[in-house]
Amino acid sequence: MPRRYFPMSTDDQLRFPDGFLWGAATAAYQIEGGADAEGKGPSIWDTFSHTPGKVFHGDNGDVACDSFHRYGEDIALLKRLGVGSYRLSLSWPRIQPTGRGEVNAKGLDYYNRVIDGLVEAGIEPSVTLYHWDLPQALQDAGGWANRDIADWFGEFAAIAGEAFGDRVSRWITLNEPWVVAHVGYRDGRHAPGIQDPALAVAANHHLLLAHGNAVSALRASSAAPVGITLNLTVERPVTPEAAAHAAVLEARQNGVYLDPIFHGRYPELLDGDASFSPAAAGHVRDGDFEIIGAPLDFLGVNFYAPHYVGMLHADGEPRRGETVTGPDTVSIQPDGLPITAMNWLVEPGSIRELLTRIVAPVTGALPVYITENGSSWHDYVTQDGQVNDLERIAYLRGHLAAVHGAIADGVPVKGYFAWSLLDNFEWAEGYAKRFGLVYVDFATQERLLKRSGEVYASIVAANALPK
Ligand SMILES: CO[C@H](O)c1c[n+]2c([nH]1)[C@H](O)[C@@H](O)[C@H](O)[C@H]2CO
Repeated sequence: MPRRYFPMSTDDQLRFPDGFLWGAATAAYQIEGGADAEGKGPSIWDTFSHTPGKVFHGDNGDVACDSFHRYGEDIALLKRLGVGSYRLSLSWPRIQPTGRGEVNAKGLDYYNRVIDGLVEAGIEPSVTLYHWDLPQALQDAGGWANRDIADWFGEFAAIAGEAFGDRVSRWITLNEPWVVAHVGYRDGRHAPGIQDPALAVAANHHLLLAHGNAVSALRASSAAPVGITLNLTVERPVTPEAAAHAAVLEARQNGVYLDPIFHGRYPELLDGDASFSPAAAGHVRDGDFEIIGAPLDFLGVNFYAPHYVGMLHADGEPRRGETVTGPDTVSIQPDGLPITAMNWLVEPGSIRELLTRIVAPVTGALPVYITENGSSWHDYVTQDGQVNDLERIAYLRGHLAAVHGAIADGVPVKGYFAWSLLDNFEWAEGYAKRFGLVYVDFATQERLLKRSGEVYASIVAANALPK
């Protein structure tokens, strides 16, 4: 990887390249509320969150951060952070209540208000077409396990491109298709709550077809750059014996998206494995890889934490800090590494490893954006009205320093979106897990900039990280 030179750092700070894009991210179902407002149809997360036992504490997104009404407050907070871009997502059922055909004009009106507000504030709208809230009517027709969804999603992308393409600065077709397929259809922890590996593998492929159709539809209706956001994993084997298992785990999460998009095939390591490879499961038809491999303008990467993988002891009993993950493997929480409120490891160097070892060899000179990175902690408001989230500040600083290192290694990282602007609905965890730079009191909907938000704003303003 050629070393890139630019005055990377002075004595007291790590400076990011001129024009580096600083942002913050959210997603429709996690912040909007207005679950049935103004013609919006139900999504699978409306259904799932109202199904007893699926979401912690019985929480749901009926109101969330009430951004359907309070988006102006959110834009004001983005201005206070000084970010250049806001990554938001569109609620498909707010725009097409049944996911096909009829368009809800009031749904378009809402996103026009948000996008116009951002443009007026000098903040670039980075728009994710799909961030998990599938119209329930489409799930009733098989959802992502039905190959027809690739056409339904292409139709939705064309509607969005026509409606907003003149003001959107960049498009992301899908957020984390791996989670959609494997958490929604394989282990069932997310909507639609299905536990069927065969449907998960089918969904894996149909999401990619849908992505390819959306790229074409956006190219026809908008001049803005187009990419996809993948949640890529860094698997660290703790013994040589575990290395082969780590490679398979990376193929099952990274390869099943990177390889089709950039190499026109599924991972050879998964050949013959019909429970993870759509090729082995017979889903690939002539012409599919031409659709899937539509050239992109950037790759979005979401990353939070590495995984350590080891071998299960001969007695079959996991040791302290080990969780059984397969017939002979365990995931390990190494001693000495901090863990967040989500029980995720804090190991900043892993994002540099992700970018240099996993991303750059595939994407080469293609621009890369960190479209999500952040951490959850047990935040609280002090008596003097502060949220002194020092752990989040440490996480942020550590990971930005590692991203800076990856750029110095030659990886063309062009921007960073903090997850998240707001505390919000954290899927199956409900409102129990807070990721925001802004604290949300869900009882009053008051927003309060956390200390981490103030620190992020100073980093953005300086385009540099104090050492
Ligand atoms: C395991 O991390 C995943 O990449 C991931 C983490 N996160 C995500 N994906 C989603 O894109 C967000 O909607 C979540 O709110 C956020 C925090 O959980």
